[in-house]
Amino acid sequence: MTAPRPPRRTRCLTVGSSDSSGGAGIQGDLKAFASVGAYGATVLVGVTAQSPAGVIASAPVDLDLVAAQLDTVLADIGADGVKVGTTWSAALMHLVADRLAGIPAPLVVDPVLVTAAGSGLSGGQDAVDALCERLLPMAAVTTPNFAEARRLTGLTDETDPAVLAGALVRRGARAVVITDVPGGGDWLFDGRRHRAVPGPRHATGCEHGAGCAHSALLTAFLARGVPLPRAAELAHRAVAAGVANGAVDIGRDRHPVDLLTATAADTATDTETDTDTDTATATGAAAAVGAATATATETGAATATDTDAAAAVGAAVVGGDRGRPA
Ligand SMILES: Nc1ncnc2c1ncn2[C@@H]1O[C@H](COP(=O)(O)OP(=O)(O)OP(=O)(O)O)[C@@H](O)[C@H]1O
Ligand SMILES: Cc1ncc(COP(=O)(O)O)c(N)n1
Repeated sequence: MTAPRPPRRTRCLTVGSSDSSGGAGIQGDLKAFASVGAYGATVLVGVTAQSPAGVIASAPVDLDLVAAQLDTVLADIGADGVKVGTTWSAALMHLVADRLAGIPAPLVVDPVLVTAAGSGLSGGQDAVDALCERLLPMAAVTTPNFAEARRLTGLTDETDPAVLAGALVRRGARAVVITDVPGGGDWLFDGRRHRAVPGPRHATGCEHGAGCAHSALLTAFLARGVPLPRAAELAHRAVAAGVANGAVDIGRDRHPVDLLTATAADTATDTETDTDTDTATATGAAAAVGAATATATETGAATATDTDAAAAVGAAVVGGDRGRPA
């Protein structure tokens, strides 16, 4: 008699760049994947010297080496969800689009043109054009911040996220989440319906890596078959909680988001200070999902927090293979 196979964990691949400070880029993505119990693989397309205060130096990885990483990881490990972060150059966009074409996994494209500290990380207009022409039409969703949405659309003075999201869909995106819109929260347009993803802003200075964490979580949730509106809500809540409970002891003036060390005590404090039970719930959800996956049990662990978000994410974890889109 053969032993039953354990449920396979969700495999997420991030195509992005190294952040020497560890809070954003591929390092941040790996932590975000880990926070919900997903396995993370990486294709490194560039290296940066940076701290939460900004990027000091950067260089892309040779395209042949990028291609070899993609081929090797996809052939052996595979991916249930893929995230593409830092854009760098048109040549890189074309290579990544060619290699990812037709893979049966949702793709999330996070166009990192402007980091949380305001540093530029992309090539010129040809990289933006390649991104729009090649990657956005392949992506289940793209996640620019407000400034990036303006740059991608050329609507540099636009203040209405619905107008920017509509323009991005006309530029080729299938769905858009514009992050951190004026007034707080995100804006989702799935090509048919606009909706706000509301949430309070936290003034902790812990936003370094927030965008990376958000798109990585979105990737993990979509990989597990969570519908986009719910995935966008859960990703925002978890990252907002990671900003509220960020690593204030790391970095001089600006600090990294922290999705991994929020505890029940942290979330209780969060609830008291912000009366934001949703935010607290999201952190509980991430912890519950991690526990559920680590112990390979069914929803029992996830019900530890017994909340709506935990149940939704927990169910997505244990139902990972069953819930994944074809
Ligand atoms: N101060 C804050 N308080 C609460 N939530 C925040 C805060 N700052 C960002 N967020 C949330 O974090 C997520 C990432 O948003 P943000 O716009 O900061 O990403 P970014 O780092 O600028 O993006 P990108 O990776 O595309 O460059 C969003 O869900 C956003 O609403
Ligand atoms: C290598 C790398 N990739 C992406 C970001 C974006 O960071 P944020 O999520 O803070 O916008 C970054 N700062 N560094």
